Amino acid sequence: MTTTTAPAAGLTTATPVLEASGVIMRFGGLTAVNNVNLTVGQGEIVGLIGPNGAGKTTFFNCLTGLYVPTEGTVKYKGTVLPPKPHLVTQAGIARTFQNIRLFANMTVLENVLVGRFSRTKEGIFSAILRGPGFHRAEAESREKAMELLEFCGLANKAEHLARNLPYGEQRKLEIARALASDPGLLLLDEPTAGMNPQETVAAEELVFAIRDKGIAILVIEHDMKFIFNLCDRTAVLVQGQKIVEGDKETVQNDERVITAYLGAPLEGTGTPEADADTSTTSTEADK
Ligand SMILES: Nc1ncnc2c1ncn2[C@@H]1O[C@H](COP(=O)(O)OP(=O)(O)OP(=O)(O)O)[C@@H](O)[C@H]1O
Repeated sequence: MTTTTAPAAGLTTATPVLEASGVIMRFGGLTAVNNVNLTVGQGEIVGLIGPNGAGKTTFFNCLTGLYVPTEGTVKYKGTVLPPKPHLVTQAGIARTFQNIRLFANMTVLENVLVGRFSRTKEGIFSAILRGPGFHRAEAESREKAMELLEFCGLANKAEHLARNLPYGEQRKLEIARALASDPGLLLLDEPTAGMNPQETVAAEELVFAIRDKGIAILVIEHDMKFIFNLCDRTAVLVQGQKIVEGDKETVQNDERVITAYLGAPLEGTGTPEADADTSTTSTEADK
């Protein structure tokens, strides 16, 4: 993978926020991600769906520097990203995880402050000496963190321990912490897993509000209702390959998607999928 970090010339508003090109991730003999191209534009919410083991989380890990792709490049706003998680965060990409990763014994506010760390200029010496610069930066970080908790509906829980929050609020806290790094792109890995229907609707509203702040979003989710309510565009991964990408109708009506999820296309069962037009669209696999 290329690791150049020099800013790209000619950055325009049409430059995608995220541009993954030819991303391949092999684990020994297994190709978990196979030549995937994906872009996310400014102001877009893009969905990434696929059956279990399709390679969705592995692809996220390639985008965020947790894995170094075997082949391919990942650009953020026209600049190739270095494959190191902290540098990817600094560049402007934040993420949440499928399995919640909070600091369970820290307060809600402290969890968000940790997320703010990549944006504070004060270094280790300033922190040890606790000079005026440190106190100013700390006050600013706390103010920003409280704003984010307010935005995510958690301000009244700021002093609670993270581990004492109900599950749905822990997921919201992960999002607040990710937002603390001031991202231009937020990657959400199964944000509604384990949520009840009311929490899922609240999560949907939160994602729209994040997009309205000008943050682009790429979201993995198994809940199709959530994905199709939310996303401008959805890509489908099957066995590491992107088989189709498009709007709700394009994806829902694609025979290969139905086959991938159900094992075989159904006809006349009364399900929306079964009764849908099964015209095909161009795919990565076709290219
Ligand atoms: N570190 C690893 N080493 C070896 N194989 C891996 C590794 N990470 C993932 N895999 C394999 O890569 C494939 C894709 O896994 P991945 O977790 O990305 O799928 P997924 O689409 O996110 O699945 P799910 O929806 O169940 O979370 C699986 O076969 C998995 O076992």
